[in-house]
Amino acid sequence: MMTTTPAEPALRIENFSAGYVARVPIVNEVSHAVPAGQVATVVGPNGAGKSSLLKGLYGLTRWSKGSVVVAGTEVTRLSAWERLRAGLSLVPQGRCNFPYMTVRENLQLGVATLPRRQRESSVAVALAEFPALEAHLGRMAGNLSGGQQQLLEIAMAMAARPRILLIDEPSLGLSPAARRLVFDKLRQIAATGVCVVMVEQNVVEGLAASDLGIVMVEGRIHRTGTADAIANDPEMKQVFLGGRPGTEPAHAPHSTSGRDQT
Ligand SMILES: Nc1ncnc2c1ncn2[C@@H]1O[C@H](COP(=O)(O)OP(=O)(O)OP(=O)(O)O)[C@@H](O)[C@H]1O
Repeated sequence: MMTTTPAEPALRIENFSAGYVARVPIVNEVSHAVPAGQVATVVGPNGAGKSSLLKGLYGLTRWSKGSVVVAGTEVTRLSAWERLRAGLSLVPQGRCNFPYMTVRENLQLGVATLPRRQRESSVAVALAEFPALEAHLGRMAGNLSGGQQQLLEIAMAMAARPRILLIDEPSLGLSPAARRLVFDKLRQIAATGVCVVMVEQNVVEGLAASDLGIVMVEGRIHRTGTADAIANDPEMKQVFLGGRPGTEPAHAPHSTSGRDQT
C-alpha cells in the first residue's frame, strides 16, 4: 500500500494493461492522472477500449500489467467489491438499475456496502442531492424516463460516497434536455471534490462538460489535454472519422449515439 501525499491525485493509472483473456490486452500501457474535483472524459472510436478501461479500473477485466492508485492507495489487486470500499464507483453502460424495484429500493441497494447505521442517512443525502428523484420514490425505476433513470443510477453510485465516479456513456439514448441535466449533475458532483471519469460517444457535449480529455485509439492513450484543447484539435476529426490518426476517414461522424428519448 502506498501512502497519501498532498500532491497525490484522486486517480493515478500507471502503465496499466488489461483485457478479457490471458495475453490479449485490450487496454495497453495506459498512464494518466485525474485530480479530485475534475471531470475527465475518455473519447475515441468504437472498439478503442474505452469501456474496457473503465471496467479495468473497477477490477472487472483481467489485469496484465501496471497499477491503479486511488488517493494514494493501490487497488490493482483488489476485487471490484474492495475497490468500491476504497472509493471507486462505476455506473456501467446502458440501463443498470433494477427496473421492477422502486426508486427507494434502488437507492437502498446503492448504500448496501456502507455500515448499516449509515445507510438510511446516506439515502437521505442522496435524495437531497438528487431532488428530482424524491417525487418518484415509490415508482418502479423502469417506469421513469431515460434521464430520470440515468440520474437514479448516478445517485445509486454516489450514495456509496465514492472519491471517484466512473461512468460509461451517461448520455446514451437521452434527449438533449436530459443530456444537459445529466452533464450538469456530473459537474455538480465534481464541484464537491469527487473525481469523475466518463466515457462518452457524444464527444462535443461530453468534452464541453469536462476539464480534461483523454483520447484512446486501439487500446492506447493517443492524446490527453484540457477538454477544450481536445475538442478543438483538428486531428480529432480524423481520429473519430477514420478510427486511426493518419488514415483517411471511413465513416460519418456522430455526435450522439442511440435514439433520443426523454
Ligand atoms: N466481455 C468481453 N470479452 C471479450 N472481448 C471484449 C469484451 N468486451 C469488449 N471486448 C472487446 O474489447 C475491445 C474494446 O471494446 P470496448 O467496448 O472497450 O471499446 P469502446 O471503445 O468502449 O467501444 P464502443 O465505443 O463501441 O463502446 C473490442 O474489440 C471488444 O470486442
